[in-house]
Amino acid sequence: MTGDASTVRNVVVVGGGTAGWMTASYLNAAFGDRVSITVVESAQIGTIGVGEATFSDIRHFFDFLGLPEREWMPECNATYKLAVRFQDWREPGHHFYHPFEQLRSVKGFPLTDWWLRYKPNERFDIACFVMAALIDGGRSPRHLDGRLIEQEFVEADGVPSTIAEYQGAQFPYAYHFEAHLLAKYLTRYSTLRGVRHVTDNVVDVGLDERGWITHVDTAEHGRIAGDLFVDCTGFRGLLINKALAEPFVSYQDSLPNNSAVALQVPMDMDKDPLRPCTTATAQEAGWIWTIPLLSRIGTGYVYASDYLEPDQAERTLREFVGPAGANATANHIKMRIGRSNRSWVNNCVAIGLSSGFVEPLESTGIFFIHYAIEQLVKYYPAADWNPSLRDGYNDSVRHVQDGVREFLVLHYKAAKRDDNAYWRDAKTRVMPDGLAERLEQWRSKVPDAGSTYARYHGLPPYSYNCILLGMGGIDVAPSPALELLDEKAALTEFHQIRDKAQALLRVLPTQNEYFRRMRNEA
Ligand SMILES: Cc1cc2nc3c(=O)[nH]c(=O)nc-3n(C[C@H](O)[C@H](O)[C@H](O)COP(=O)(O)OP(=O)(O)OC[C@H]3O[C@@H](n4cnc5c(N)ncnc54)[C@H](O)[C@@H]3O)c2cc1C
Ligand SMILES: N[C@H](Cc1c[nH]c2cc(Cl)ccc12)C(=O)O
Repeated sequence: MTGDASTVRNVVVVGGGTAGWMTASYLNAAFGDRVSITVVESAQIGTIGVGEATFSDIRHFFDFLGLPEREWMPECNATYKLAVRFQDWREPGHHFYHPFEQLRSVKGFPLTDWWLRYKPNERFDIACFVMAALIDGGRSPRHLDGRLIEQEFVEADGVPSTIAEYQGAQFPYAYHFEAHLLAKYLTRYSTLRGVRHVTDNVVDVGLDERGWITHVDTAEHGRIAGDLFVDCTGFRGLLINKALAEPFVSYQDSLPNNSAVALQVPMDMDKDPLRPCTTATAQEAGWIWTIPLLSRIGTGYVYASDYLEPDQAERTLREFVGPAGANATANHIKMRIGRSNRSWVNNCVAIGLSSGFVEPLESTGIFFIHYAIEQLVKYYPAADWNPSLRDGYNDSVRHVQDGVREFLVLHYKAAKRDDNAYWRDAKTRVMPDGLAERLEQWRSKVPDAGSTYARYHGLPPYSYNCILLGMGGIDVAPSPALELLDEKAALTEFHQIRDKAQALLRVLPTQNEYFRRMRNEA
């Protein structure tokens, strides 16, 4: 160890799920041996065991750790995710994509606005994005030689960045991976670099007279003292909510889904096509996720227990999956929806499910973790524990969670489906502050930076455009100005998108072909 005693040197991470190991590995990569890190994880209390789809921003995490795709992807059975496919949210048989592709604009108006005016294709996503056709065609975003799809994006080789710093073009894909394999991989990564790993149960949390954590007591390894304690204990919130009694702010008034049942379904990548997207299929009381991995399909029914019993949810999921899942064991999960009022209290920072969780729609859990870790480094305290750093951290983390909540509520409000009480109630349920007003604005002007949740929350305005136009339950009118503008450039843009998609379909391999090559080269 080097340096003086004016900074916080001794970090104890409690919990060894995705959050615990992402935190330990990132802090280690950031601070090296200037900060000593211990991870305490229980062998008895399992991890949540789901969490397989990501934001594209996650590449900054792997870059920061110096991990290229060819190293970590095969270890985690990872595949590419080019979009979320929303199936049956408007009506049975309908689908649309929310892709990783920047929305073009023409004469200062987003292409979605022009689509509303001219409807050059029945589906806005096919007309406005190259990706839609590529996903329908099962394509990889990379050529067999590893070159990235011909997008505006230029890969910056070996320059680690952070989510917040990155100002470049939209990266064209995210990943699906087995979360428990990633946690294992990061355990090896971290321990090889000096992170101490204690497998034990934390049975008590020691507080001083001010309510600051002095140590945790373990069942078999005694007392572990630290300066900063990171609570990665999942929905339990062992440090933040239990020991420090920080209140939990529920989002259930606007997001009723609070349960899930998951199955791991075997698949054979030599036979079954790997769809390069996460699919969210609307159901009677929620939706089912389908996530193709190299090893299996991850699937689960996310539902509201006020509307559906767990055994019925499991039956529906099994019917949906068919015979391939007959031998799979169901994992029933209760979800705590909302956030800890403050994620940083005294010398404890909650990261992961202990900090907050909306629901799995749009795969924001791992993004929350990644963002929180980057913020922790940015606001890392000195020995004086300046409260401004804590407050800055809490403010940015809270807004990411509240902003994402608003984005998810939009999905249910905007879904045309209203065939039962669950979907009808979604239209009348209380909305987070400000959303009702924004929805009104969006009826006459598609969402832009000035009319979406004002603080950084990870989602760009084009994502709101996709959900609003794709879900089909809210009428949106084109900007009146488009009547007065020459439409030629917009129509040319639509043609170019179609031509580019056709050209790419001719040369890009399928995901199966791409990963077979990666597997054979490993
Ligand atoms: C149904 C569902 C689907 C999801 N899908 C996605 C997705 O597709 N994409 C996405 O980004 N996110 C998803 N998430 C969220 C994602 O799973 C989590 O954000 C992620 O796994 C992080 O979990 P965690 O590490 O905070 O908690 P956990 O995985 O629950 O880990 C908690 C850890 O704390 C330890 N622990 C608890 N108590 C003690 C104790 N007393 N002593 C010692 N150790 C203790 C446990 O042993 C464990 O290691 C999903 C979540 C759910 C519920
Ligand atoms: N930070 C962004 C968020 C984002 C942009 N486009 C999409 C599409 C989907 Cl399906 C999820 C998130 C986002 C990023 O991850 O690139």
